Amino acid sequence: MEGNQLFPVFIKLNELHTVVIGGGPVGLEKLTAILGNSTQAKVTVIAKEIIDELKEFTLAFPLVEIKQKSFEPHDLNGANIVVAATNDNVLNVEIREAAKLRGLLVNVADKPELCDFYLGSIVQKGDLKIAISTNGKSPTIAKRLKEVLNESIPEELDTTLQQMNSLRNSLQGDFSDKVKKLNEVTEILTRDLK
Ligand SMILES: C[C@@]1(CC(=O)O)C2=NC(=C\c3[nH]c(c(CCC(=O)O)c3CC(=O)O)Cc3[nH]c(c(CC(=O)O)c3CCC(=O)O)/C=C3\N/C(=C\2)[C@@H](CCC(=O)O)[C@]3(C)CC(=O)O)/[C@H]1CCC(=O)O
Ligand SMILES: NC(=O)c1ccc[n+]([C@@H]2O[C@H](COP(=O)([O-])OP(=O)(O)OC[C@H]3O[C@@H](n4cnc5c(N)ncnc54)[C@H](O)[C@@H]3O)[C@@H](O)[C@H]2O)c1
Repeated sequence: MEGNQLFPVFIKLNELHTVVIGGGPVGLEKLTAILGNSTQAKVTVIAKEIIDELKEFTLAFPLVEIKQKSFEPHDLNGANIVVAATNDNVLNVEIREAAKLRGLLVNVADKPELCDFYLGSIVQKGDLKIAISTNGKSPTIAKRLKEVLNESIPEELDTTLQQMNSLRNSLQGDFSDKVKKLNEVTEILTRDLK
């Protein structure tokens, strides 16, 4: 496929049901990414064996349910999003097929060819989130870029966001008047670019 075909979106995992299959270090890594962004995410973890670190990590998240069992396709009934992180490549393909049969989007950790979507590297400053992808070319660069942006974006940007939200809610007039005002007061942010 020519070029980068990925379309970034921001998913309300707190309003959806995510099923994670696999309870090893990679399962824990993906679960950490999910809950690090969406502490209210409703997640079911399914795995034959689950490492202690994963069990301990999930203690802080009451909406996470752990089911220690072999994967069966009906485990995806009622799911909205599927993340597979097993050490069995045949099973990973079966999980993908079970997800497709149910019309679900699936991520198979570290297996780009089996993914409908990739996890991104995420910069977080309060309400601001920036998701980075390298089209699968180098997750390490995504992670490094996250570190650079985390350092260079000031913490105060979140204060600015909150103030802008108050202003946005208080503005009177028609839509184009409001847009004009919001653009005027933020013009300073791009002054150095001109
Ligand atoms: C961003 C991040 C999000 C997250 O996972 O939370 C993420 N990987 C992260 C880290 C990371 N992953 C790997 C390393 C080791 C170094 C290396 O191999 O490069 C490191 C670096 C480290 O850990 O330091 C191994 C690896 N990853 C993939 C493959 C397979 C392949 O490339 O073919 C292999 C080789 C496996 C093997 O050799 O067997 C594939 C994928 N990894 C993705 C996401 C998706 C593409 C994202 C994009 O478009 O850039 C994609 C396609 C699918 C997916 O898994 O969603 C997270 C950064 C978290 C942070 O911000 O700190
Ligand atoms: N650990 C790493 O740093 C790393 C890095 C790159 C790629 N990988 C690959 O990612 C995959 C997962 O890695 P890991 O270290 O988490 O592996 P792991 O072996 O520690 O964990 C695999 C998990 O899958 C579960 N599982 C296997 N078959 C199952 C079944 N039928 N039903 C339910 N659960 C089942 C296991 O119980 C276990 O919880 C592996 O393919 C590995 O090669 C791992």
